[in-house]
Amino acid sequence: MTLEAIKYKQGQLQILDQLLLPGESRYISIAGVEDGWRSINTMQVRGAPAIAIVGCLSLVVEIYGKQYETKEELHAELSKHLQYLVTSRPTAVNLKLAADDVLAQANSLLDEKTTDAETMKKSIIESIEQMLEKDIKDNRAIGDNGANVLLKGIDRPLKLLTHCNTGSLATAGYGTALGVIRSVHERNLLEHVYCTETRPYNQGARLTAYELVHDQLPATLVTDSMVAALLHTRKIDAIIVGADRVAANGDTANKIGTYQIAVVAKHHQVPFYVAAPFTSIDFDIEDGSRIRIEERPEKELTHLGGQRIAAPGIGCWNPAFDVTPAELITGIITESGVFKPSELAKQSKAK
Ligand SMILES: CSC[C@@H](O)[C@@H](O)C(=O)COP(=O)(O)O
Repeated sequence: MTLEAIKYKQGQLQILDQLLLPGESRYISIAGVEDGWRSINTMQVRGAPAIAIVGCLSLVVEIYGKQYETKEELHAELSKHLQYLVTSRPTAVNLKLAADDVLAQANSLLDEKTTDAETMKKSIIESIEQMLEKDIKDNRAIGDNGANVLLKGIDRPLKLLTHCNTGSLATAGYGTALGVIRSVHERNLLEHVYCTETRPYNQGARLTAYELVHDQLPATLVTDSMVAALLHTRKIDAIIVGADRVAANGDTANKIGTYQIAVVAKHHQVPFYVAAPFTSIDFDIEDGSRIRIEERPEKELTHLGGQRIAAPGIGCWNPAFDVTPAELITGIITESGVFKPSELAKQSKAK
């Protein structure tokens, strides 16, 4: 059985409620953009590529059964819904870039004399539906490219470390950083993978651990505070994480804690890779200082499973992401190849 976070067929969308995992596997229906926005904002679905896909598919659900008299009417509705959807979570760039693409397509269809409203609607729906397949294809390519670079010149199984959840639950399937780990395992060259708990939201303990157990990969869970000790004592070959937004210079926003892992990796001379599709790269921003970091409710820190664990009265700071400077990143593994951060900007022109 493959793990499927997003189920879509002909205008019907269901997502696996990730707030309930690993205790319960329950799918919920997304009836339109309101549901799409809420499921992203409350993190029933999370992970940069999955957020983009669910956001856009919720737009498909919204317009699927409706009839539009004019292309202008459809265009106005698309534009209103897209503007709303991109406010659901600010840091990951994938939904914003996907919304820009949908709007660009709508703009050009609006200008085409021969296209009517129904044909315009069908074209938009078809393009969005293709996102699911494309994401899986990109993840497979990232997996292959990543396995090739990690295994270059090494003829023994690898010990790897990852952070947060970047697998089937965070994407349309297979995963980015976890896709690389899956790909190494498929080549029978994974000795062991360590995943961090990923406080405070525990995507590692709840979701990555769930995927690793599901796929029967040799794996061990560690707390975030164990990373330095792990690198010091267990000879980790490489660290691979995902990305929510990569700036043109390679600075990378990813789950909080990524930056400190990169610092520790440098101290221990362990290669530190980011695995991300081009849909996570924001060539419009020069560096990471311009990335808006989402701050989430205090309750994610003070409570666990509805139970208060922090002393009442204490103040909290809860940024959901941090930015790892490009100089700490060995390479960025994409569907088109592996690039040094300094080589990334050139790829913008190649795309
Ligand atoms: C392929 S997922 C890449 C990133 O989105 C992932 O590493 C991450 O930081 C997810 O954060 P989340 O807050 O769970 O949406």
